[in-house]
Amino acid sequence: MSDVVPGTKPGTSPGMEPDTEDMADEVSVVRGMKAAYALAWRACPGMLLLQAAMAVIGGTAPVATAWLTKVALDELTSPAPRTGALVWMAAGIGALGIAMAATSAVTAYAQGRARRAIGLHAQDRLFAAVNRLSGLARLEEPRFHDRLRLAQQSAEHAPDQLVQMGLSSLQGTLGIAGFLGTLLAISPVMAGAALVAAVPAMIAHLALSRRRAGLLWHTSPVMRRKFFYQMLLTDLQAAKEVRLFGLGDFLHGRMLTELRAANTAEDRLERGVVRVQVSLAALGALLSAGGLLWAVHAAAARTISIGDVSVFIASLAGLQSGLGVLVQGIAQGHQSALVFHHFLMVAGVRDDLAGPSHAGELAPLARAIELRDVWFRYDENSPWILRGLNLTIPHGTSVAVVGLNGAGKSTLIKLLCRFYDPQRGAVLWDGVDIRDVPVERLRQRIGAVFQDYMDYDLTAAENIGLGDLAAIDDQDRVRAAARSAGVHETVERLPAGYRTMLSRLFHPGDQEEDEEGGADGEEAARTIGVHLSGGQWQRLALARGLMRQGRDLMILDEPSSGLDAVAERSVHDRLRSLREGSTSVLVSHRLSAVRRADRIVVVQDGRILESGDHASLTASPDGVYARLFHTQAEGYREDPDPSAGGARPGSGETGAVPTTVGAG
Ligand SMILES: Nc1ncnc2c1ncn2[C@@H]1O[C@H](COP(=O)(O)OP(=O)(O)OP(=O)(O)O)[C@@H](O)[C@H]1O
Repeated sequence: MSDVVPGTKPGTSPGMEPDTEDMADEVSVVRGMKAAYALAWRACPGMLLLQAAMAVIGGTAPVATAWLTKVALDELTSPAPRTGALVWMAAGIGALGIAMAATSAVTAYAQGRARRAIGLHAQDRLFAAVNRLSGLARLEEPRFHDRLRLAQQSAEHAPDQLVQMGLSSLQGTLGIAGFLGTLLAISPVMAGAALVAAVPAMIAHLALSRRRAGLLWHTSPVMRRKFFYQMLLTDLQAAKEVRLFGLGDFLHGRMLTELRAANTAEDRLERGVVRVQVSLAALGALLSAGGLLWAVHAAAARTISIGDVSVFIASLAGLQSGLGVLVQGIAQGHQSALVFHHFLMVAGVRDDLAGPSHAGELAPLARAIELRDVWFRYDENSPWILRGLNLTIPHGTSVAVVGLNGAGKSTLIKLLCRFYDPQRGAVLWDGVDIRDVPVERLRQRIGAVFQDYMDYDLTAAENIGLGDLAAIDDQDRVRAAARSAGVHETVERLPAGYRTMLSRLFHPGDQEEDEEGGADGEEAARTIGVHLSGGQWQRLALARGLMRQGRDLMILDEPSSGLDAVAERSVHDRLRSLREGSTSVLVSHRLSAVRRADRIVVVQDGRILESGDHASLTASPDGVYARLFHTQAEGYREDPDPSAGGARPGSGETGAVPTTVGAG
């Protein structure tokens, strides 16, 4: 079969666009800066204005101090110094000192408030964007996770850093202007030399900031692997295997290897930074020494006064440090804008599913759901999973899907929920292509229990109620769903019944303490660490799916794989009665569970290989379904050879009802 599929519907590829934009160019740096400032302004305009006012004071006060000091020194060294004037000058210098000290405290306060407000605003935008992704493809892309991690980091820091860069540049520029004017009046040559010396510093710092931002991006996969090993070392779910197989040292070693790789790259960069900084410091020191020599020489020749020497030295130092701060601020801002570029990319991420051209409604299912000539693969480098699959699920019927491991059953389910779009062909809902209606309209009409269901670290009631958020507080419905899933008695027996927190991660009283100041502490203590068994969790997941009972389509992907034989039997009996008259798709390896479905389909090689009811499928002995069924049944028959050991009396293993298909 050819792997080339003509006629792919444009704009519906589940693949990602190539990741060509690893690093921002200078245009996007400017765009990033603008966007960061806009974000900061929206988050907290008042605190930004306060910081700007403090920056103006901070920028002008040192210049004023230097001038007042010069005037005071000249007055002091004059033939008849005026005491009254000197007192006022000293008071002025003192007042400027107090103002400078106050600005740093007020700036720190305003900065903290602004940082928190900006962080909140940025995280809000970031996760709103992630929530807008309606498919799964983007979340399966490793590079997207790298970008998301950097976006999170930069959401917290970059806008604030850019604001600080702007403010310190404002402050620095004011100081530079003041000192530069003074220097120009005393020695235009020295003023020019200080400015020229700032140019290589600027170039070097900008290059370093680009390298730093690049390093963050290029070491992202290394850091992701490091987090993965770290997570395995502390994750409760992984802990059993980690301990039993003695994986601790192995994972620990791998974690350190990744960390060392990241450190090596960072060390290399830092060596470059040291070289640049030492060179720039030497240049600055040479300039200062030259200036000092010139000033001393000029004062000895009586061409400038002692006050001039003082203001010259202060101005040269002030100009150099102002330029240094400005250059570093710009470089830091440049780096922040480069990293903020990841935030902008995530915040503006395109949905991985093409939206419909109009916001139409999806009418309740009246006739059938149809998968028509569906071709699907997870990305263009992977093999085709579905190869021209055709399947009709008539309204009001139950369809069971069986097949070997990896046949594509869960993939088919994911296409029904539109987590991906097929590359070719269509999924039709009463003849309407599901790509032509908003995806949330489709999902509102579907209830589902997935094979890889979630365990939520929430209360038992919430674990169930999440299936229908609008009814999460409707205890009657929550209990009804729990009864249908056969988990009601289990939940009732928990220390706080439906209010029991099913978590070892969170203290059950956490939320209540936050909200009510620690009420219910006794109950909290009783319910710490309540954890359910695998089968009990699965039944909760089933109850969550059943909160949507009565929706147009119920999807059950291996809903009973972890249940004991008695529970499985009763759950399937209940599910069967619930399915009666409604449309459902059941995926299961347990053929005893599927045999009563109105129609059973066998998926193989990406297509429907066989279709029919249990009787008709088992009637053709060479069929795949019949073979699966008989293989399963054989495992439960009594061994005719007594020497091989028959079924143990009372073990419940004597029935001929098959329970599970062996791994494919
Ligand atoms: N997210 C994914 N990205 C890439 N390949 C995937 C993804 N999910 C599944 N596959 C591949 O698609 C194929 C079909 O997987 P699927 O889960 O649909 O099989 P299945 O019939 O449900 O199997 P099982 O009986 O083991 O649950 C497998 O080869 C699997 O490796």
